[in-house]
Amino acid sequence: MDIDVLRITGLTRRYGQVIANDGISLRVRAGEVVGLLGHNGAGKTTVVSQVVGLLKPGAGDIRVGGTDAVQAPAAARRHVALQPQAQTPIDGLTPRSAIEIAGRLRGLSVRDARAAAIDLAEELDIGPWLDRRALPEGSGLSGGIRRLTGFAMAVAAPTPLLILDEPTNDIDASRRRLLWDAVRRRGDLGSGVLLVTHNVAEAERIVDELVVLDRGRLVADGSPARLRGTQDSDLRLELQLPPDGADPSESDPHLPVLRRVRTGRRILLTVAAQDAAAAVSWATAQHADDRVEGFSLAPATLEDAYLALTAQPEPRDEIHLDTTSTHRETTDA
Ligand SMILES: Nc1ncnc2c1ncn2[C@@H]1O[C@H](COP(=O)(O)OP(=O)(O)OP(=O)(O)O)[C@@H](O)[C@H]1O
Repeated sequence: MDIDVLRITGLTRRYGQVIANDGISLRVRAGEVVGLLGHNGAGKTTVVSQVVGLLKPGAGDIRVGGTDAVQAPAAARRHVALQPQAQTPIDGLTPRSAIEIAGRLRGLSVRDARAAAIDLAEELDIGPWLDRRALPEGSGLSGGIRRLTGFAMAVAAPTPLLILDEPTNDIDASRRRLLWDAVRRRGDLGSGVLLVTHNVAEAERIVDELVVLDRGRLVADGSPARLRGTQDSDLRLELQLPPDGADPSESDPHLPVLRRVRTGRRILLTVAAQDAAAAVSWATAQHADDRVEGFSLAPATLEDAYLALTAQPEPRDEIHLDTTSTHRETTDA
């Protein structure tokens, strides 16, 4: 399918002196899951708020299923379901009643809304809590069950565009896996999904496209494979430095590094598969000389590329980026 359910062009929004969105363009097609990534404050929620008509853009165009969402936000909203970043308020309700109400508000019959609540409880493994009441101040239901209920409310009835803002917050690892599968399934069933997340490693499994924002600007977009910017066989050599340790790979010409990212005492080096043995013996020597506290070698991931793309020397001066290639040009991510 190649139908745009969301098309954003040149979106710009300021808060006083802060440019929260600076000329952002992106599209979500029917059947596609698009991940929107970026550090805290990158501008993700500002994009979402404008798509659903909670904020007016300073400049730019937003079309939801062909409807101009800036001129006609109420009409555009009929095509969208949103799970907001904040917990959906369900105090006084059970997950079952909250999901049924959401389904009814989206036009389902009583019978279909009831069936949707049962199906979603099974899909997300929240059956044991389905009839437990959410009470004020977070009691009655855990944060994770509330978050899953919020997701179930958003998807109770299918919509052309589904927007999920950090849907996995508070959720334990096993249910997070169920949730990622449920998100992917919504795409496979024909919705376009815009997925805001910090969880690059887990999102990589289910997204078709990624858009990376950094300080209000779009810094990269494309498929996970394209953004990874490395070959499938490339490896990540991760070094753990001692406190105040210098990165020993920076000054060593014998280690062929394709990409280097530093986050605090952690150094992520991308190396080619044919250099695996050399990388391990180099790291073993560094360990023996106490220049590194530990190291590991594993397949390169999208997270390495994402950290490189969004490295922020100021004010997060603990992150340093060096993409110098010593023996092979890397694709620009
Ligand atoms: N209501 C507001 N008033 C002033 N500045 C704001 C407001 N909302 C957001 N900002 C600023 O706009 C920028 C983008 O914020 P936004 O919430 O869109 O980022 P985000 O990528 O969603 O961050 P997070 O991952 O932390 O939710 C930040 O610098 C933020 O401080």
